[in-house]
Amino acid sequence: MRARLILEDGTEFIGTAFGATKESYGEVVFNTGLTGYQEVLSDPSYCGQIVTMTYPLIGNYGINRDDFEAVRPYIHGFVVREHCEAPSNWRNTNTLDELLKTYDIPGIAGIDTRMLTRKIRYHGTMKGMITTSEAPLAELVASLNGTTLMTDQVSRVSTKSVFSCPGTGHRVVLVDFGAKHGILRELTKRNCDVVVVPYNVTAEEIRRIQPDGILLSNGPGDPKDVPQAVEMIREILGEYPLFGICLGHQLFALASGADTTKMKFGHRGGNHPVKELPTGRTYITSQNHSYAVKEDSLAGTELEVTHIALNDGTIEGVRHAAKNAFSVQYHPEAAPGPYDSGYLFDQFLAMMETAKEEKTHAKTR
Ligand SMILES: NC(=O)CC[C@H](N)C(=O)O
Repeated sequence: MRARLILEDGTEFIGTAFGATKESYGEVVFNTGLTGYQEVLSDPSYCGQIVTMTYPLIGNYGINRDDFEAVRPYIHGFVVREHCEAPSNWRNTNTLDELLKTYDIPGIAGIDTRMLTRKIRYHGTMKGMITTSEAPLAELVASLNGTTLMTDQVSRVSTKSVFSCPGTGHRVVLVDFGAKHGILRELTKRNCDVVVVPYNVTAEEIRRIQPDGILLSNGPGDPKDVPQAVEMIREILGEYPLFGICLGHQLFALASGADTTKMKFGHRGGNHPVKELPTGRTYITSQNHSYAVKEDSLAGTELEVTHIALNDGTIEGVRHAAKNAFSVQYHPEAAPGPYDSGYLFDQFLAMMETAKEEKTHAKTR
C-alpha cells in the first residue's frame, strides 16, 4: 500500500506502508547506526518521535528476544530506505513488520533517507506525519501544522510503581525517566541491588530506601518538562553518590543551576567521538539526544565540564566540584553501540564504595 511521509515545511516523500496502517505524527529524527534498529526503536527516549535510519537496509536480521530496551516501543513511526521482509539470523523470532503491527506503529519504506536526513540537518528537526491518506498535500500539511507535539512523554514511559532487581551489592535507586534495559543490565552485572522508582519520586521516598547511590536514567523529551525531578535532585544532591545518564545528566545540570538548550538536530548514532578532558582520551560513544547543557550557563555553578563532543564541541559530561555527582550526555550502557564507556558504571560503583567507607569511618570515630 502507498504511504506518505510529510514534513511541516511541505516536503512529501512517497513510499510503501509496512507495520501498522495508521496515521501518526511526531518529531522526525535520524539515527546513523549501521545496526541496532531493534534497540533504537525500543529505546523509550524516542517516545513521540518518528525515527529514520540512515543505514539503507533495515530488518534484515529480524527481531529477537534479547535486544529490547523496554517492554514495548514508544516511537511514533519508523522510516527506512529498504525494508527486508525475509530476515535471516539465528536469534530471529519475528520480523520488523510483525513487531510494528503488534504495537500499532506505522512504518514507511522506499524513502530517500539521505535526502530526508540532509533536510533535517539543514532545517533542523521537523514535525512530520506518516499517512496512507490520499488527501491533497496542502490539506495534510495544514493538519500537521495544527498539531502540537506531546510534552508528557516521561510520565507515559516511566514505571508506575516501584520494583526491584535484587542483588547482593550496592543498593542503587534507579530513577526511571524512561530507562533503557541496558542500564539495568550494567547495574545487575555489577551485582547491584537495584530499586527502580517512578520519575516523580520524592527525596523523602528515596531516603526511605536507604540507597548507596542514585542513578538518574535517560528519557524522552525536554528536561524542562519534568520540573518535579529537578526539585527532587536539588534537594537530595550531596546526600548520596549520583550518576546521571542523558536526560538524567540534563536534569542534574538543571538542578545544579545550569541551563539546557535544544540542538538543531541532535546526536543519534553509535559512532560519536567524545573527549574526556581530565585524561585527554577519546571514546566512541552511543548517543541519542536533542538537548544539551549550555556551556555559558555553567559559570557560577559548581559544575565542571568533563567531556565534550568532538564533532561540534557541545558538552557531553559534567561533574560536581564539591559533591559526589557526575553525569554524561551519552550512553555508557551502549545498546546499540560501542561498550567503551562501560567504565563509567565502575566509577559510579567506586564512588559508592568510597562514600560507604567514609560513612562507616565517621560512625566509628
Ligand atoms: N536519551 C535521552 O535520555 C535523551 C534526553 C533528552 N530527551 C534529549 O533528547 O536530549
